[in-house]
Amino acid sequence: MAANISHEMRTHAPGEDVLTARELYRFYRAGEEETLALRGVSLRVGRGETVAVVGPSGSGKSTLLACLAGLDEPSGGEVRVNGVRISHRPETERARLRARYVGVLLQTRNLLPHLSLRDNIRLAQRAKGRGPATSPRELLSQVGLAERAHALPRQLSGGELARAGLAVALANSPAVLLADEPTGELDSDIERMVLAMLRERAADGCAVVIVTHSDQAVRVADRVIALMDGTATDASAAHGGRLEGQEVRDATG
Ligand SMILES: Nc1ncnc2c1ncn2[C@@H]1O[C@H](COP(=O)(O)OP(=O)(O)OP(=O)(O)O)[C@@H](O)[C@H]1O
Repeated sequence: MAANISHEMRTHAPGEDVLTARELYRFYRAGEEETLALRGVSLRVGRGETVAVVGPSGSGKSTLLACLAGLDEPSGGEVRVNGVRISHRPETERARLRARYVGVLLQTRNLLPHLSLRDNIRLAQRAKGRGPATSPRELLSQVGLAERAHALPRQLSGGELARAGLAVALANSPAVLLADEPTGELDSDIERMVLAMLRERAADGCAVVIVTHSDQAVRVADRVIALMDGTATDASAAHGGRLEGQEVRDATG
């Protein structure tokens, strides 16, 4: 319901939180097996801020990202993007809010296989529906793929796919960018390029969340949140680099 959504919209001052998650729980049942993947995770990410989410396999990182993106519904708690509640809505409304406010980079999964790179970008821009958009040509050139506009995803190398996924994630000029292992299998030059682009977006005011195992990615973050068995703690103090001397905000909000 568009009326409800616009009614809830707010304008945010620089630095204000644009992504908030409050007391997120995610419970899975598969046959006899029950898993509590998120156990009361709260998180705030401000405009222009980059947060890295780290943690061992199975700690809940992808589940958290999916809930933040509105791709999955938390069993309890609430997610707001740009002041608008994205959780606990029908899937079509979540998809519409995501198209408007959120860029999601899930390795190759944000590319439709039967569309060229240019058309993947156009589709993301059409889904957003309004507002200024960077041209597909410009986006592809930013990620070094200007020559591959007409290629299908299956015709790309792993590094090219990662960059194409980033171009699509940025196509709607998102207020919030959520990236799951954006540099997972990239060589270090391309990893640096992808991280530099994420930082640029943050400098433009985007709130960026990166799920990562990469030390390089952790180093570009303003804050680090560690997940363990579905529980989040602020691990910024345990990491050096950019984090030193910066204000450490409570991961639990
Ligand atoms: N669809 C599902 N059904 C049942 N259990 C699930 C489902 N998805 C995730 N889980 C469980 O939830 C927990 C958290 O999984 P999640 O994928 O979020 O972890 P992760 O930290 O992203 O792991 P990895 O680093 O290996 O990707 C795990 O115990 C996992 O087995």
